[in-house]
Amino acid sequence: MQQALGIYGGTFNPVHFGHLALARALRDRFALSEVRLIPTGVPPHRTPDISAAQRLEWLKLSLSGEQNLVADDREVRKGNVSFTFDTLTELQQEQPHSLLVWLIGGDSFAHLPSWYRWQELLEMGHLVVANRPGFSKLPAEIAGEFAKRHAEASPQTLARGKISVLPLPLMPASSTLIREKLARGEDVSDLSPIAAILQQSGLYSKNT
Ligand SMILES: Nc1ncnc2c1ncn2[C@@H]1O[C@H](COP(=O)(O)OP(=O)(O)OP(=O)(O)O)[C@@H](O)[C@H]1O
Ligand SMILES: O=C(O)c1ccc[n+]([C@@H]2O[C@H](COP(=O)([O-])O)[C@@H](O)[C@H]2O)c1
Repeated sequence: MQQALGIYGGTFNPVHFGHLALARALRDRFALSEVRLIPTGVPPHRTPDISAAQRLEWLKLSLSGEQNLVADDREVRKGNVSFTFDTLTELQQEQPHSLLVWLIGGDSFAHLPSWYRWQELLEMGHLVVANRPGFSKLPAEIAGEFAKRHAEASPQTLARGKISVLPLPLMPASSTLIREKLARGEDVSDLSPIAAILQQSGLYSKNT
């Protein structure tokens, strides 16, 4: 079987149980020996008010004890806008014999046409999409790509240019929900592995 590397980029502001469940499912469904979780330094489409270094540190803490899920700090170190095209290009150069298996949520997938060099991105590896509200209302150009490229989610179907859906139930966890709850002073221990740290930090409370 071909060597393959799992890639999961996100803002992780902050990391939540949905992120971890997706990374584990990507690893297990495709029998990947490694999944890199890559926090954005400066994300292309938003400006988080929590530093990249802080988001990375929380992600690392959340991954301790996880098998083969590794935090990758390349975008944080860059300090400028991180395009997925550049990150995948770099990883492919580092691992020329690996197939890149990259994961995004259904909401990101629906917005893919706004991404830098998005059509080329689809040719750079095997894209895996996690169901999320938004996935059911794909714009025509994305629905067309999906129909053309769709493959079952299994180690045997992994191939450059294909798109698979990760067979998981919808997971309501989101960083937005955590930020909103923390701003209201509510408990987030059912949403994030670092709930206590988040609550103690006061970083998302209304007065900061
Ligand atoms: N619960 C989830 N189900 C499916 N995909 C998810 C889920 N949470 C995050 N993702 C996907 O993971 C990637 C990184 O997500 P991100 O770090 O931005 O978290 P988020 O919960 O979407 O944050 P926010 O609420 O601030 O938008 C994105 O492609 C997003 O679509
Ligand atoms: O490359 C792009 O143009 C691009 C545009 C939007 C988002 N992304 C990447 O998609 C991932 C999820 O982004 P976000 O904003 O939903 O956390 C993260 O790794 C971003 O760098 C990438």
